[in-house]
Amino acid sequence: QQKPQVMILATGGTIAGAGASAANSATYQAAKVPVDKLIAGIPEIAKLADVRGEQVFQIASESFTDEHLLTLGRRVAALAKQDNVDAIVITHGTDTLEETAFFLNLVVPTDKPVVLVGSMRPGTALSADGALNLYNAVATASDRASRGKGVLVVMNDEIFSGRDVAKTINIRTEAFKSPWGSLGMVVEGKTYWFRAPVKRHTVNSEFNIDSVKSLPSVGIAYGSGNATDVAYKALAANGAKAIIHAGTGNGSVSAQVVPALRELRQQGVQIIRSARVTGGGFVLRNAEQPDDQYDWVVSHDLNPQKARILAALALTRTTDAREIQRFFMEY
Ligand SMILES: NC(=O)C[C@H](N)C(=O)O
Repeated sequence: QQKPQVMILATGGTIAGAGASAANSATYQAAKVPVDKLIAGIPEIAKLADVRGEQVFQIASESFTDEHLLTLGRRVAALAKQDNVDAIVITHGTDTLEETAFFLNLVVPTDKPVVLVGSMRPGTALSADGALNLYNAVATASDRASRGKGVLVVMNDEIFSGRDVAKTINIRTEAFKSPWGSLGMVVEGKTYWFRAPVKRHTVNSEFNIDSVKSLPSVGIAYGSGNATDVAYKALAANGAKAIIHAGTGNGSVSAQVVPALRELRQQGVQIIRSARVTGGGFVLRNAEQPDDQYDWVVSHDLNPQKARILAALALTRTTDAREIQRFFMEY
């Protein structure tokens, strides 16, 4: 029986990192090791799939820009159209992995598995997690049951939806969580599924990378005690078409900030209330603030950085806040 043909697109991150000694699990340089060397270090992968590597970028993921997202999205979409590619694995830094995963989940119209993977320790460290994570990602990508579930993230033996997974701690190998749980597990090269996403994605998405030429500027400003409106005004003055309010609690907005946000909305800037809570927000429309009256949007359960991705894509289609709200409820 023919093995699945899996393309591994490498973008850098700690999974391609290298430290000075085996004791350096947290002090190292990301984005050092080329993809062919990563693959060569895991000969067991050849039993799962015929893999080919391609170095798309070699960067730490905190340096990802919208241009990187568009370039990667176009490459993934082009590969997904090829008959000789059954699935795509993307190695990625963990810092913004959740943003890239959500972006691809929205813009790549394919049923084929697309799986993102990273690591918390560089490959040079004792108990490095990258090799097993990459092996598990190829196993998940090779599984026919992974088709049609949207873009997936495999970390620490768990399979997550790229839509709602997030990095929740910056030091443990158990770093990624979704407020709604993982979709399944991957153990010894075999997947075990428990649930599937119900939100719109990939083939059912209204967004398509082929029609996204560029992304508008969307800024994020953080809510806290003693808040001021300085950051919001500065973002708008620098061309932000939408501002994600990483709000306290249920996306609440301090009384000192509300007037500026109302004013910015009147000038055409979209105001999107999200939540800075780390366990996963759940921002309700018209709770805490009268969104209908102010013509604001809520990000619902999407964290601020995921809300930035969806807001930017939404703005390529509409400037109507109600239509943007529909996107936030459906995706
Ligand atoms: N663990 C990691 O991958 C962190 C690294 N700073 C990155 O995102 O590229």
